Amino acid sequence: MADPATRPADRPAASGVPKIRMRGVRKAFGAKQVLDGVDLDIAAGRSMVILGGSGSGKSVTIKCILGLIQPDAGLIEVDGKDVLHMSRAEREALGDRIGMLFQNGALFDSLPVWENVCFKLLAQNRITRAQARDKAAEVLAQVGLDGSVGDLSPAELSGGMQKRVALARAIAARPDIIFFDEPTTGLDPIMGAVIDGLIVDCVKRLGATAVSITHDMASARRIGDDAAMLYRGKIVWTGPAGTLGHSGNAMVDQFANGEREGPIHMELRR
Ligand SMILES: Nc1ncnc2c1ncn2[C@@H]1O[C@H](COP(=O)(O)OP(=O)(O)OP(=O)(O)O)[C@@H](O)[C@H]1O
Repeated sequence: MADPATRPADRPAASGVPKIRMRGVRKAFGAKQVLDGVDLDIAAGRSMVILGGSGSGKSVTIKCILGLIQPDAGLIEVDGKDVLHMSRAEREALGDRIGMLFQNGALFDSLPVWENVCFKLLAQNRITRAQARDKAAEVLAQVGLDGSVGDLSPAELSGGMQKRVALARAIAARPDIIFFDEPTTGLDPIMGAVIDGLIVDCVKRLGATAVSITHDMASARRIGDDAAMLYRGKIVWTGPAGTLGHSGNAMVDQFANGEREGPIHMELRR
């Protein structure tokens, strides 16, 4: 059961053109067909969690949307625009609207926290260094950290604090799409719940569309409005994240409940 304090029950319902639309997306590496016709709609202002076993292609899916991997075939649209055939300038403009929280935080140890938080804004000369210090303090406060943390090195922070800083960096440029790759990996369950709560708050405050990958089902239920399951290169189920474990889809429920027996196990045994 999701924590009512963090459950995004008041997120807008799906309507109109999807924020992200994938149709027939295929990607192979050598003989390995990782994505085999991915169809997925992610509605504007909603939070979508993508589930799937290790190596099922969740990261590849996200990298295709981000433009880091070029699919072999298929269509990917953001706000109805074909992102696979954009000019470089259009692609960069789209990148400016996207935030990303990487699996291991991916903070730069050589830079103090405040520079990490405002890295993108500084790199694009959208802000002066003096402004960046104030901006970092403002964004750090949104993730529950004191402004003085800005002067520390990431190496001086605990794992939970690093995740908060990584979240601050993901939201600093006020993106309208944010990707979260395993946001609670490596955290204790309470800190995981705290980070999930911050993610929900930050995404809601920005009115952003969120796309997350997680293996943590409690986290998936807390941060997701919707969930999709990737299996054998295709999206085999989409539905409310709150129904994970009792969705009525045998594969999804087996996965969400971590059961050894079920359709996924039987296929792996073949
Ligand atoms: N650049 C690449 N070159 C070759 N193979 C790749 C590349 N990127 C991903 N793959 C392969 O694609 C498959 C899917 O990888 P991906 O990282 O998307 O899995 P995942 O579902 O995110 O897994 P996990 O949950 O373990 O992180 C794997 O077999 C992986 O080895």
